[in-house]
Amino acid sequence: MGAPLLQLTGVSRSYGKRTVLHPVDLSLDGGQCVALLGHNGSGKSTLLRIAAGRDKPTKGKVTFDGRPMTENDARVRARVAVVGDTVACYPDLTVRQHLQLVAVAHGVEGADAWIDHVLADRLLSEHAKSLPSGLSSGQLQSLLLASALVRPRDLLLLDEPEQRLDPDARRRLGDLIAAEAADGVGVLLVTHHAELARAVADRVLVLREGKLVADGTPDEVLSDDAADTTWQTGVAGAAR
Ligand SMILES: Nc1ncnc2c1ncn2[C@@H]1O[C@H](COP(=O)(O)OP(=O)(O)OP(=O)(O)O)[C@@H](O)[C@H]1O
Repeated sequence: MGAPLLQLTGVSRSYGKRTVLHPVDLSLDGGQCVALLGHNGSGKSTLLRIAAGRDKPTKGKVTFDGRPMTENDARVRARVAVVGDTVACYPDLTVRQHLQLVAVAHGVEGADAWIDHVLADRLLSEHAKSLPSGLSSGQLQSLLLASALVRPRDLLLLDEPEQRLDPDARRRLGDLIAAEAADGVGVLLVTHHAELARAVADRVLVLREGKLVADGTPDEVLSDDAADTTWQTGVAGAAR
């Protein structure tokens, strides 16, 4: 067997004397979705940024397809798509132009047809000519997701992609993540939404104050009640 698509080994992160992420091991294969849950400030985004090569762990190592993960590596930039937790757009580019920019930068052939498809998929067709200032917050979030979909990817890192989405859009996000995994893409999903994690994840990890307190299947970590918050206290079956 080859190396996992993404592997974190003994990864921790401290700021000065304060440790915000205690040593974590995580491995993710293509076609697999791992969801990461936890309270505000529990270290989820820190872990995701490190997984993306955007931040360096204080200790431990991260590999992508068996080689060190660094954001500047051309191979990483070509194969790893990241949707962060903040909206970052060019105020003077339309929705379509944003997607064209990403597609051209990644050498996508037949980009216009593919962009039409992604626009329709994310319910943005009507807004193709809109500037970011003319979009709702949910539509802006859809644009961020669309920007990841118009480019090639083997690994998709999502930081609270359900933010600002209504229940219907959230369901379609779940369908999208499931389709990505079915296509062989590895997905690391940081989320506050246990229901979304249950719908799409093969494995669920829970962080509390920077420590991994649960790691198991959705059935092991999450209760049947979608609104249940058992994962927040880490008392479910797979709790550590
Ligand atoms: N640049 C930084 N300097 C110092 N502390 C930081 C820095 N970035 C993050 N932290 C701290 O690290 C901890 C973990 O933050 P992180 O953003 O990973 O949490 P999170 O689980 O993603 O939270 P949320 O659910 O609110 O997005 C927090 O206590 C935060 O204050």
